[in-house]
Amino acid sequence: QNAQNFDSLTTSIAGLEQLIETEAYLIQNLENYAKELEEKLLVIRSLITNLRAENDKAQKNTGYYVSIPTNVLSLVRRLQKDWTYLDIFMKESVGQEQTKALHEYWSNLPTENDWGEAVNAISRLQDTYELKTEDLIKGIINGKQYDTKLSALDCYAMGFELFGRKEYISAGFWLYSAISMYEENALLRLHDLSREKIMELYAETLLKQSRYQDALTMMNVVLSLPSSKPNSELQRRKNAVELHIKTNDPQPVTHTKNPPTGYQLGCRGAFSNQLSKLYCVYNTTTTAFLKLAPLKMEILSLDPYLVIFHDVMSDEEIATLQRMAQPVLRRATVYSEERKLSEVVAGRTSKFAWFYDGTNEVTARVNKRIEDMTGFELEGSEMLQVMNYGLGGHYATHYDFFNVSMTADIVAMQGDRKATVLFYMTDVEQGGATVFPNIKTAVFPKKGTAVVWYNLNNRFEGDYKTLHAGCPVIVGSKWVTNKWIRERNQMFRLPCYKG
Ligand SMILES: O=C(O)CCC(=O)C(=O)O
Ligand SMILES: [Fe+2]
Repeated sequence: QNAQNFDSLTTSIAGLEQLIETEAYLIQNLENYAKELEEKLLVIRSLITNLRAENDKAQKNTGYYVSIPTNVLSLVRRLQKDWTYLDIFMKESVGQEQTKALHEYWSNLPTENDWGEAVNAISRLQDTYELKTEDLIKGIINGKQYDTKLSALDCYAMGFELFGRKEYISAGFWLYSAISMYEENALLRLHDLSREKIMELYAETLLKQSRYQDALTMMNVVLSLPSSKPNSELQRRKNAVELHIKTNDPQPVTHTKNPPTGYQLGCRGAFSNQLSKLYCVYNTTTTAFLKLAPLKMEILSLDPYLVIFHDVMSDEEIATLQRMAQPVLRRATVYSEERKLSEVVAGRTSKFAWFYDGTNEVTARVNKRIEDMTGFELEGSEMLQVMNYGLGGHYATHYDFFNVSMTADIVAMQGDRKATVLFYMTDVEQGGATVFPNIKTAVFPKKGTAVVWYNLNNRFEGDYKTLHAGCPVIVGSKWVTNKWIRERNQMFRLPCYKG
């Protein structure tokens, strides 16, 4: 399995605009196909008109018609020659050029895997923020109305996918909505998707939830619909369920919902009021430069040390970093100590690009600013990492430190990750907070702001209070830049602690 080369469309918002262009092209291509079909149809229609006019005339008085020599000549010509050409014309295929163009575009289209990730993302958003299916369908996203809605086909596709994943309760919600929204249209016909078919699948999700009586009701509805075709398979299934109910008297299973985790609460904004805002200060002391240009700093926590800096990345710097990253973004990975490599994981759905400190004037300037903010030496630290989150993009709870033996390859050279600096490059309309569940703290993205925290305690060990996550983005495109500062070169910058 080639997980490393696996790239994905939906794990960054940047780049998705391309799909809209692709779709526009495909629609134009289909329009060209329709035009060709129409042209052919017009020829056939006009032939029919002409042929029928002559034939009608003949039928009025057949005997007389065939007694006239020129009529006969024409009749023989028509039947002997015209229909041969019609045969050729009818067989001539229409739209080969367009099908070829479509196939050429196939490699740009989302894959089955992209679809799966999109479904993951929506499920993740629903779980994290308790978004009801019925609301999403109506365009109500986390309590806010948007100019968007889902179709019966969207709902069916969600339900079908979730059914395949054995997530029967969620699948049921989507399928139920698909049924109630069902209205025949060309697209459903293309998919050969009838209302009965959706109802049957819905009945199956009910069975999987041991809701036998409800399933039975649904099956009866399907069987009694006037449009229903005889369905012996469903009848057989129904009989089996009736027998099961009669012999086992099954009781409905109640599902208790898990209470929200601290992380989920943080993502939903439950921590924001209790932000332990210790104090706000103008930092003029970390480096000499700050005497001239103090930094606006907000201290959120002392243990672990966690602070916010306001206005530490300019719009122009942000635009430059985005411009640099956009063409080289690739699916973000996470380092695995076990396998000694960085790998794509489901818990981190974003794309990133790394830049050397000296890439250009902007990266140099940002690094200089990080030094002013933190007082740390950046020589020997990791490169700047520019990141864009995707559909429902998140970074599940994790620690930034490696906390492995000092001899491990990853820390042997430069030490563990002493501190993390995370710049927010965009405002995010909804979602996307950075949450520290163990200290009940959440930071919501604000363009130009940075959050800094220490991952290691004074004994240079990983501090488990720094557990954190990037919450799923609900609405918006979340861009961040981070810097992981390694500990080795800080020996002259940090005080020495005993013990
Ligand atoms: O994007 C976020 O809010 C968190 C990012 C993060 O934890 C990381 O990059 O290590
Ligand atoms: Fe992190």
